[in-house]
Amino acid sequence: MKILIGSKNPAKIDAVGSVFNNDNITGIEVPSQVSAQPVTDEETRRGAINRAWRCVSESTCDIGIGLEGGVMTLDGQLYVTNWGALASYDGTIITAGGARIQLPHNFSAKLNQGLELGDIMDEYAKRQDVRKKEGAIGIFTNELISRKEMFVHVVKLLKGQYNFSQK
Ligand SMILES: O=c1[nH]c(=O)c2ncn([C@@H]3O[C@H](COP(=O)(O)OP(=O)(O)OP(=O)(O)O)[C@@H](O)[C@H]3O)c2[nH]1
Repeated sequence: MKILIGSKNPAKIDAVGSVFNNDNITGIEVPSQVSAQPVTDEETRRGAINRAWRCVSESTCDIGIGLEGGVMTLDGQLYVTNWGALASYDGTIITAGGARIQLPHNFSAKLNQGLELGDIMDEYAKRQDVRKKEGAIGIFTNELISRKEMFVHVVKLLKGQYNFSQK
């Protein structure tokens, strides 16, 4: 199958590649049509869906995959959240949510100032491009789980549901 991923972020491309390991995979930049920093589950999920549809509508691929990261708040606690969407040329759309882990309370003020989580993470971890490597989930799990591994789980949930829908 020809699969387009709506991102050039290596953490996302490598995650799709390790699940769809017999397929032709390409990453392209597409607009998520949501904020650069989604701040709810609804917005993050919508960004993933928009990316997946854009991949399918812009090319002759069989499947488009959108993976989106964001933040959300529950009972005053800030979390990093993740969503994935798989769109097929036949009109099928499949979604799945990924892990959420809590973020430090002082991140909310930085986000309110307009900073993106990726920039906050680089400053916090004193590293570069955390978003493309271990991710917030890697930093705050002491690198027990990387952003790629977290997205692998999301992509497996998408692939499994897609296979089920094709039976
Ligand atoms: O260091 C991080 N670790 C994470 O676990 C994480 N999850 C989300 N974000 C940030 O939230 C914004 C939208 O996320 P996002 O997925 O739309 O953009 P991205 O820049 O990571 O990829 P892409 O837009 O190139 O595909 C961006 O500022 C991301 O940096 C994270 N940053």
